[in-house]
Amino acid sequence: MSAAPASLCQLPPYHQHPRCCLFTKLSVLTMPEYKLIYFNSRGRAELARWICAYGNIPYTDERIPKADWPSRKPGISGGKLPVLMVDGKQLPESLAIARYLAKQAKLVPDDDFDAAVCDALVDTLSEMMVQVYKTMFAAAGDEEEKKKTYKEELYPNVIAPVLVRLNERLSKREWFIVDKVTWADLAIGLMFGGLKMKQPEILKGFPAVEAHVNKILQIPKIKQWNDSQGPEETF
Ligand SMILES: N[C@@H](CCC(=O)N[C@@H](CS)C(=O)NCC(=O)O)C(=O)O
Repeated sequence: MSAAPASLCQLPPYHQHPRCCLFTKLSVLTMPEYKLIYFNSRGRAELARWICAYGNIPYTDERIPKADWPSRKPGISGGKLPVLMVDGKQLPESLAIARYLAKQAKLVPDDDFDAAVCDALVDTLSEMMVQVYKTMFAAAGDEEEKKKTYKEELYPNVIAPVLVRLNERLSKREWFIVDKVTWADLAIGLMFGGLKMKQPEILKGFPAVEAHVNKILQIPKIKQWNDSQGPEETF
């Protein structure tokens, strides 16, 4: 009597299938070689670093010492960092870099509209951070002036309006857009986690954002990355 044909249920799980393993090995071999070039600080490169940490994306994390920058600047596209080298080609602009890596890390939603909502949030957060840096650097040196600017301008006009919208949204859902983490969620954790280190009270009154930031910071690969980081160079 001939043996009954193997049913689909008897096949090994997909990820254990020999052809799937071969596919996984080939896709690692065909992955571009990445080098992220920035200064020795979190700044505009950190979202890309978090995405690589989360997605296990191998890359060289080149940090140019401040003293070497004048001699390196002419060789950098647009003369600004970060730049991502992809098989020797330069990709400038921090958000284009982060979005590109987020696609590799499967941190961009499949649906185009959902993906665009993620872009919109990251743009909003990035614009907010530009204003924060501009205002704080404009008031640099004078600590009293900085405190006044933060309290009277930055917090009420720039930061709080973003927090109000985000808190409303996050109080109704587990993740920012779909039913799993995206690069927009990582951006929330990174930007507000960073601001909270400087202004510990910043998330007071926004419990859903605070819980979200804590959740992102506790993602094992993100926590492991943050714990592994040494001191930054100050500018
Ligand atoms: N829009 C660009 C801005 C890049 C930028 O301003 N980079 C700064 C560091 S955060 C820089 O390279 N400064 C050095 C210089 O301009 O010489 C991006 O988001 O990547």
